[in-house]
Amino acid sequence: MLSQQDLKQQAADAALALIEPMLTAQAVIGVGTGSTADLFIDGLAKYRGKFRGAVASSERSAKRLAGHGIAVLDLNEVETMPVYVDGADEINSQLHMIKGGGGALTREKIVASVAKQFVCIADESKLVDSLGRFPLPIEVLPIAREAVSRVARALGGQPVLREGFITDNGNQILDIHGLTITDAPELEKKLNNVPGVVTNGLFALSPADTALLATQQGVRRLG
Ligand SMILES: O=C[C@H](O)[C@H](O)[C@H](O)COP(=O)(O)O
Repeated sequence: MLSQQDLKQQAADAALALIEPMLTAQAVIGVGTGSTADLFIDGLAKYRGKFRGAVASSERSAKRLAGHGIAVLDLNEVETMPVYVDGADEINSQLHMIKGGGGALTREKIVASVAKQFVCIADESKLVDSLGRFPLPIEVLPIAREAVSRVARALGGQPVLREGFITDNGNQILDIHGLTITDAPELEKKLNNVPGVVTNGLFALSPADTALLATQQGVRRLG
């Protein structure tokens, strides 16, 4: 029986095999955040020198990449990336995701938007029939915390401030519990329109292109 850690490793390895042909001297790889992305970063280290560098979606991942001697580029220096690789907190069969459990959702959405494709790596426990059991993270400007909380309540959710946590962008996170998400793209759009919301953790308007989900029977590919 493989442990969850083994499964995460398998998903990370599968992503490395998938992106290996994309590693050219000019290629910049978009790199996500979290325990699964960490394993991907560690594996990427063996290709150091075979590609230009990486754009990180968090200070944490930037540090880990630099620790392996991989060049970390500012997104403003990069026009395009063949791929962005990241984990997820939940993913459904349409490859809509909830992300932001680690609080990195804003930079993740930005870096992913510049990449040609999003490859999601996760163990199979992240695959769900319907999104929302994992509380939906929303990054908010501190001044808007209560205003956004009221909107979340009106949508049927229970907002909980992530105590003692400040994002890389200097903002706060509300975790919205108890949402029934029937139309993820619509909810993502609605939340994007609430003043004071920096980013919500739904990745449904631009879902993953491919999911590599590690199971006890091997890696399952969706998309
Ligand atoms: O902000 C964090 C990210 O969205 C992560 O991708 C997500 O939380 C999954 O992390 P992990 O691979 O540690 O489960």
